[in-house]
Amino acid sequence: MSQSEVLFEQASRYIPGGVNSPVRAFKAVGGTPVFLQSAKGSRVTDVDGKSYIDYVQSWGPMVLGHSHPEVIAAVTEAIGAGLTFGAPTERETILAQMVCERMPGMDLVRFVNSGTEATMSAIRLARAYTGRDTIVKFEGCYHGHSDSLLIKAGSGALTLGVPSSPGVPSVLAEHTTTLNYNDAEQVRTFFAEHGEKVACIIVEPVAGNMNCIPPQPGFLQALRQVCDEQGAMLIFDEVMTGFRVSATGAQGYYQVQPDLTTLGKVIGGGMPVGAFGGKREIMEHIAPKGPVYQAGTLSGNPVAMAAGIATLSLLDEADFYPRLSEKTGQLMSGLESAAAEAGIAFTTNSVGSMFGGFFTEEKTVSNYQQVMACDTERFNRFFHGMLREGVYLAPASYEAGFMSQAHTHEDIEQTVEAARKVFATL
Ligand SMILES: Cc1ncc(COP(=O)(O)O)c(C=O)c1O
Ligand SMILES: N[C@H](C=O)CCC(=O)O
Repeated sequence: MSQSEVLFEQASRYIPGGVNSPVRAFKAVGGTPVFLQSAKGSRVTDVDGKSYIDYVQSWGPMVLGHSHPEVIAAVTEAIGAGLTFGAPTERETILAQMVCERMPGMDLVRFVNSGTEATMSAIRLARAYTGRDTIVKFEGCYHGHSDSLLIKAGSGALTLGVPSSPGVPSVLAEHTTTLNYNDAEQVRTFFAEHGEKVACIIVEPVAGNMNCIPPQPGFLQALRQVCDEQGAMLIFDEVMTGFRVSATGAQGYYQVQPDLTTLGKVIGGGMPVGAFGGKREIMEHIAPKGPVYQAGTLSGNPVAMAAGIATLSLLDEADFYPRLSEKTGQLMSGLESAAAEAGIAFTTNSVGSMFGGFFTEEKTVSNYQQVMACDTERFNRFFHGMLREGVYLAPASYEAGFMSQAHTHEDIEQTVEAARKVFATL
C-alpha cells in the first residue's frame, strides 16, 4: 500500500469520506486521493515523496505559486505577534484599502473566512436592500454551500450528482431561480415576467465550477442591463476570478461593474479569507452601520490579512498578468497540439490564468449542456495518466485549472510532453 492509501484508510475512520471537502476524494476519477505533505512554487510533493507539477493550486488561491518567500515571511511575522485578537487591527484596513482601490465596483469591503460566507452574506444584503426574496443563479455555477445557493450547483456538488443538495428546505429553494449560463435571451424573458420580484442575480463572471466557461460577448452586459431596469442587484462572485483573471478582477477585465462583489481564494494568499463588498450606499446597510446582521469570531484574522497583503502587493508588478496569460496560452496550445497528434478530440478554454480542457468534438464550449456532454470517462483516464507522469490536475472534469507565476516554461513543456504520452494511450 502507498502511504496515501494508508492515510486515506485512517482518515475515512474519522472523517466522512476521508476528506474535509468532497471534491478532494477522487470519487469522480476513481482511486485514492494523493495525500500531500509540502508545496513549493509550481510543485506539490506527496507523502510517498513523489513531486507533481500542480495545476490545482489549492483550487485557485496560489496565484504566486506555493510558499512564496515574501508571503511566508509576512505570515511568520504576524504569527509572532499573536494569532487572533477578536478586535480591529491595522492590517484589516490595509488589505481593505488594497482591495477597494483595485476592484472597480468596491467602495467598502467586509472580510469573512470563506467564499461561502461571502456569497451568503452578499445575498442577505441584496435581499434586505431590495426588500425582495428571489435570487437568480446559473446552472453549473457554484457559490459555496449555503442553502439558497446549493441549487443546480457546480463543482463537487455536480461531480457527486447532488447539484441540488438534500437538506435545503423547499421554502428556501423556491426562492432560487436557476437559468442557463450564457443565455442572455432567457434572462431577458425571465426578467420581463418576474423582474420586479428579483433581489439579485449572482453569477461567476467566468464560470470555473463547470470546468472553465468564459462569458459570451454581451452576456454580462445583459445581466447589468436587466438588473438596472428592474432594480435588482448584480452580484459578481469573484471568489475564483478576483485577482486571478486580472488585477481588477473579471469586472475590470470585461468592463462591467456589479453592485456587489464576493472575493476569496487569492485575497487570502492561501489562508482562509473571503470578502464581500460593493457600492458604499449598499454596504452601509451592514451592521453595525446598518441593520443587516453579519459577523465572525475570526473575521479579519491578522495572520490571514498578512498573507493577503503580501500577496496583493506582489501582484502589482507591471507585467504580472500578461506573463501569466502567456504561460496559460502556451499550455493550452501545447495540449491542443498534443491531442491533435494523437487524434483525440479536445478543446480548451482559458481566461487569464484560469483554464479548462474538454474531451469533445465541439470546437467551442460555452454552456453547461456542452460541458455535460463531454467524455468524462476519457477525462478520468487522462487524469490518472497525467498523475502517473507527475502532473497534478483537478480530480474532476468540472473544475477549472490554474496557472501560477511560479510555473516555468520548462514546467509547461514537461506537462505537454506528459500529455503527449497520455493522449497516445486514450
Ligand atoms: C466562484 C466560487 N464561489 C464561492 C466559492 C466558495 O468558497 P469557499 O470554498 O471558500 O467557501 C467557491 C469555491 O469553493 C467558488 O469557486
Ligand atoms: N471548485 C471548488 C471551489 O472553487 C473546489 C474547492 C472545494 O470545494 O473544495
